Amino acid sequence: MLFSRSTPEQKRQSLVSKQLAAQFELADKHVGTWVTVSGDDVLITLPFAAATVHDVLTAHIRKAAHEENLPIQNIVTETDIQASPTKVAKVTNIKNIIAVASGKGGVGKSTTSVNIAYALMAQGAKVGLLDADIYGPSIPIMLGNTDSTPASRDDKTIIPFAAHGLVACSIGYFVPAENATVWRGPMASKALEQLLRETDWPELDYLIVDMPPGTGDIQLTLAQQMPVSAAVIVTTPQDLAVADASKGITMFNKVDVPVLGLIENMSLYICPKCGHQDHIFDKDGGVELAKRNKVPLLGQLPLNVKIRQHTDEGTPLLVAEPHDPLSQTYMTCAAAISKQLYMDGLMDLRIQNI
Ligand SMILES: Nc1ncnc2c1ncn2[C@@H]1O[C@H](COP(=O)(O)OP(=O)(O)OP(=O)(O)O)[C@@H](O)[C@H]1O
Repeated sequence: MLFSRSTPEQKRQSLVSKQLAAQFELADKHVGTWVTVSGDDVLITLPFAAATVHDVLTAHIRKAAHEENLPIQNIVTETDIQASPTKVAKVTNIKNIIAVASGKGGVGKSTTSVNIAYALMAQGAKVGLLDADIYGPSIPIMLGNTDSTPASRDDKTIIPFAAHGLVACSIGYFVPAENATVWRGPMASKALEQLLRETDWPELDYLIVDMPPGTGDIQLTLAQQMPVSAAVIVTTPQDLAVADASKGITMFNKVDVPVLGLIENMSLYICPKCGHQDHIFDKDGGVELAKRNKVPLLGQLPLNVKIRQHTDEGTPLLVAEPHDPLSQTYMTCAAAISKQLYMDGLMDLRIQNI
């Protein structure tokens, strides 16, 4: 019988893998490939955006290494997000398109798209934002970019505008709002297809697409024609919104776009003066919908004046007050989206290998 003894490098590999598995609630075998040990230095390459836990992770690894008397010098954590496969041809430079949709209008889809885009950036991803809401393109206002006009270097491609470090483009620059309301599916999707493919996007891990509200033919055509990796549904807890959000899930299922999960917006109002809590738009509607459809609840955001104020001023909450607890809620939500997209990819691989 052969006795093999682990080398110190193998021990470090195993120790770091264990900490990663515990941190991200995954099996050791899934995280092993993320770790590269060279002498007593460790490089961790995470396949999803989770910058907020890098320091915690490093501290856990150092503590475990100390307990096992296994010296580790440098611990470097990087983010390397992979492109998930799509049926439709990818857009140059864009690894993953995430559609943010809602059945009902006015539930906070654009506000959520904007804040999630910044939160994903803060979590270490390269992010862009496309305002595809032909009925009410509000992204330029929310990003404080109403005065900018689209420019081109070569008369063929559009230079996206940059807002607080985020690159973005909006259908609002090309479609007068009064015309959009009479557009049919093919017209809207043709304009958006053009905008998507003819914008000179830099290299992006995620392009967040703020979809038009509803589940009609425009939304269906968009979901089918864009190389969407996955969708996130925003709803308020109210019955009406939940019923429409449910239609949104059905729509994405119909066109084989995975639904990463639900975000419940305006879940709760907390009075800043007395702390009294009120469920203005009802309670737990999104939680129940997520359970019924067996999709994750990615986050719950309260109804809070700061969220409205900052987007109205063109400096979204994540930009204006990145350390506010509300911003942290968006950060947790963004990390859940990034991890869920990676997990969906793992599931796909497993299914293909059966
Ligand atoms: N969590 C929140 N707390 C306070 N105000 C919010 C919150 N989320 C969104 N709002 C506000 O609600 C209004 C509607 O939000 P938003 O425009 O994002 O909704 P929408 O679903 O994109 O609308 P539409 O259907 O017109 O596209 C805005 O004034 C926004 O500032």
